[in-house]
Amino acid sequence: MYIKDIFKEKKPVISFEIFPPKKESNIKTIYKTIDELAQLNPDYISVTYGASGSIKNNKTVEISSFIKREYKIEPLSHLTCINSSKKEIDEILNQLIENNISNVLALRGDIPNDKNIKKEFNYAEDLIRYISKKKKFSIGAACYPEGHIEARNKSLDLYYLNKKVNAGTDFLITQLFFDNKYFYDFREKLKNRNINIPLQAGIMPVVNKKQVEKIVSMCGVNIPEKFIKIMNKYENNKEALIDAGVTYACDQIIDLLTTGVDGIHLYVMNKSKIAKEIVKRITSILKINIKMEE
Ligand SMILES: NC(=O)C1=CN([C@@H]2O[C@H](COP(=O)(O)OP(=O)(O)OC[C@H]3O[C@@H](n4cnc5c(N)ncnc54)[C@H](O)[C@@H]3O)[C@@H](O)[C@H]2O)C=CC1
Ligand SMILES: Nc1nc(=O)c2c([nH]1)NC[C@@H]1CN(c3ccc(C(=O)N[C@@H](CCC(=O)O)C(=O)O)cc3)CN21
Repeated sequence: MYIKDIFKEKKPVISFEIFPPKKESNIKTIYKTIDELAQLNPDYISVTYGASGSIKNNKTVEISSFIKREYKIEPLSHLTCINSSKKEIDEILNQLIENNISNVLALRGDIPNDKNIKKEFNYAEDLIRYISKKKKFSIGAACYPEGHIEARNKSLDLYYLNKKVNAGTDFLITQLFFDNKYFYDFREKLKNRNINIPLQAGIMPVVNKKQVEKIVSMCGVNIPEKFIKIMNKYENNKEALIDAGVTYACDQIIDLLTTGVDGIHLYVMNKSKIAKEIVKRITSILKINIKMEE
């Protein structure tokens, strides 16, 4: 099923993001993770592409195919283009078609450390236009409530987002954010530009201090003072940090649901226990939202 059609059927759409393990030996653990996530009945599960931009040993198609075959849950396969040739992209798209996978998150991808890029696709927009022509996929794209880390300013970023949407994007997933005010401002701006495709809010439950540093360097998003204080106070207490991270994410989600968000995409990054804890805490709230749409 196309994810764009899931958005027509229900609100909020709930999804999880996972990544293929870096080591071949860890492949079994991802199957266990998927089994645990499947019990939570997500509308789809997204699978990131390669380890830090590498297309070698890529397990995205294999894992996506497993999710569809074994659990009948829609996979959303990420695909990045900055480091790929048209030939390589065609190869992956063909593999996706052969495996009955019809949803792709089309990304430019992080610039690899060695800056050894192929220049056949420079931006996500190029990839989206290319995939769209094939008429086989529902296409998702990333967007940035706080502006993309490389963008000169927010309005230029929005201008490029508009182009990306016009190139054939069916739905948007936001970069993670820790302050809902950025999301609400952004949603208003999209409305003013007549961008009306579904907008799913990306939420990441942060449960350790190292992750915070990683996220700031990778995404450049703002971490509220309140959250930094919690991390500092409980940095040596694993359980307390999990409690705090889950509570913080739930608080954000409840607020988003209250304002009628199209969906919540949880960047759980293979931490199925955390996903379970979040769903457990807000089960009744998620149900109310589904019923209202019936
Ligand atoms: N779930 C995931 O895996 C996610 C990954 N990302 C990462 O975010 C990064 C960016 O990916 P995308 O959003 O797909 O890239 P993009 O190509 O849409 O945008 C990248 C940058 O280029 C600018 N830009 C876009 N189109 C342009 C054009 N035609 N001419 C000039 N500048 C243009 C944008 O303003 C932005 O600063 C990647 O590092 C990606 O891997 C972001 C969100 C989610
Ligand atoms: N610029 C950018 N690149 C991305 O790949 C990306 C985003 N933004 N935003 C949305 C998601 C979030 N992503 C994330 C977020 C956190 C970790 C992380 O904490 N990684 C840890 C632990 C990994 C593990 O458990 O093995 C690390 O140390 O790499 C990884 C990917 C990937 N996505």
